[in-house]
Amino acid sequence: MLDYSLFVVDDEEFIRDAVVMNLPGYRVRALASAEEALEALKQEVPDLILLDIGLPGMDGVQALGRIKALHPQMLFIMITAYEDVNTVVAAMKQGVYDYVVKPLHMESLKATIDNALESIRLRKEVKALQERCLTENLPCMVAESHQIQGVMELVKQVAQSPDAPVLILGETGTGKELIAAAVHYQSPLHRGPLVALNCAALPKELIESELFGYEPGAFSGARAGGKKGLVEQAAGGTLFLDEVGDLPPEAQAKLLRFLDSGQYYKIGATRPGKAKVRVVAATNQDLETLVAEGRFRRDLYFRLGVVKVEVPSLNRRPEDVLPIARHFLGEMAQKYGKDFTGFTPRAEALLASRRYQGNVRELKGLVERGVLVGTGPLLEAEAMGLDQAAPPDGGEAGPGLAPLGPQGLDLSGTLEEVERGYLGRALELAQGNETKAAQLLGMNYHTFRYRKKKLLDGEGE
Ligand SMILES: Nc1ncnc2c1ncn2[C@@H]1O[C@H](COP(=O)(O)OP(=O)(O)OP(=O)(O)O)[C@@H](O)[C@H]1O
Repeated sequence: MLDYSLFVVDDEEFIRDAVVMNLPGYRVRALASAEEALEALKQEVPDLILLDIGLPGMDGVQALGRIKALHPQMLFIMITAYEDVNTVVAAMKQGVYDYVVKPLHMESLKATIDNALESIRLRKEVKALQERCLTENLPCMVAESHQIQGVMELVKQVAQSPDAPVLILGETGTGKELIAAAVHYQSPLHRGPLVALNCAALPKELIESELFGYEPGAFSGARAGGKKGLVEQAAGGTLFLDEVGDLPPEAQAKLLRFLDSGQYYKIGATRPGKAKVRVVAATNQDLETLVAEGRFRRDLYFRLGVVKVEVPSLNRRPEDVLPIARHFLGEMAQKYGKDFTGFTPRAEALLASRRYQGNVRELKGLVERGVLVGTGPLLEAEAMGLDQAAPPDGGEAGPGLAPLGPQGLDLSGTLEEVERGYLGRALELAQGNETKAAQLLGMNYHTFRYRKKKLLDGEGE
């Protein structure tokens, strides 16, 4: 339970008393002047300050500047007499949260305070979560929806049996890597290493030596001292194999042997090595299709999938969208040193009603862009590009023929735009299954992934 403290700074005693009496749920400190408030701030920093503008001595606007200089994140609600409205405008420009006009109407003051405290609550929640992640070494997995809570519950249970492999299935960007980290950190092996390999990112010929290592002189070009493989590096911990569907056949056979016996052969070795490693694998491909097509060993599929964790797409758990967006807002604001307290209501409505082909990764990209481009304290839809980018509704596949006038045309940019539309549409039709999406477009899976990474995920060449 989060608790809040606030200062009310007003020279009129009955206003101070009214605020104290009407806000029983909060710790309220009543102060009669700006000077007293500055003194009190040396002992205690509240969440919110209600600050009268017409104070004797140092006035409210001067005090606002002084306090902001010391505590830039502080939220203020200014209290003003009606005729002070011009001064209020000046104060609003200094970034105060809101203002109320005397005589005070307690109901509307309470509503204003509640709104301000809501943004503080979110800030505190994110901070508490981030601190927990740091101290407990937990991956920051925001899990509001019952679907992800169910996934995390399963993860907690299976993490306890470090001999059981875990297979994580889900569309790209749903958080499979985070879940793999959660399996590791909640397991008895959490003090051991967590070693990851993206099987799609390495040329097939290199995967075996990367995973199992090689002996000195195993092949021409081998390092003189040989090489330790990832299996050996992960001993006593967890090996995470991302995009496991891309594992070439020889590596599949060796992995199966390792899972069955705990033994492996380095390339060029005559005697086996031994390592105790928990294997967690993930894929966004349909492994059953790969098995049916003879591209993935059935026995390995069964062995890896002793425990299957299915991560639903973000579109299937809309309750997660805003909590995850707020989590990223806190993270990005800290990363870029910017002061954001939340989203505008319109930005929240647009975020919540949008569909996410790229799942959480796409949402993260939107918020990051917003934080970079926008100015605080509330992040607007425009800064995230939500106005120009019409939400993908699954209908249009891209622009029609762009006009070619005497000024010419950026043909490659236009073609990329069309391709981007088709890639997105195919992914949507295939419900995020990249193997199926590639088939729909008559593309080879690897070409599809390469083009998707470049055009949809913006990951460059
Ligand atoms: N529930 C969540 N809470 C917070 N961050 C999340 C959550 N889910 C995903 N993310 C973040 O979204 C990004 C994409 O997640 P991740 O890399 O785990 O996806 P993935 O399913 O492994 O994707 P791919 O299949 O493309 O490898 C990461 O930055 C991750 O930290």
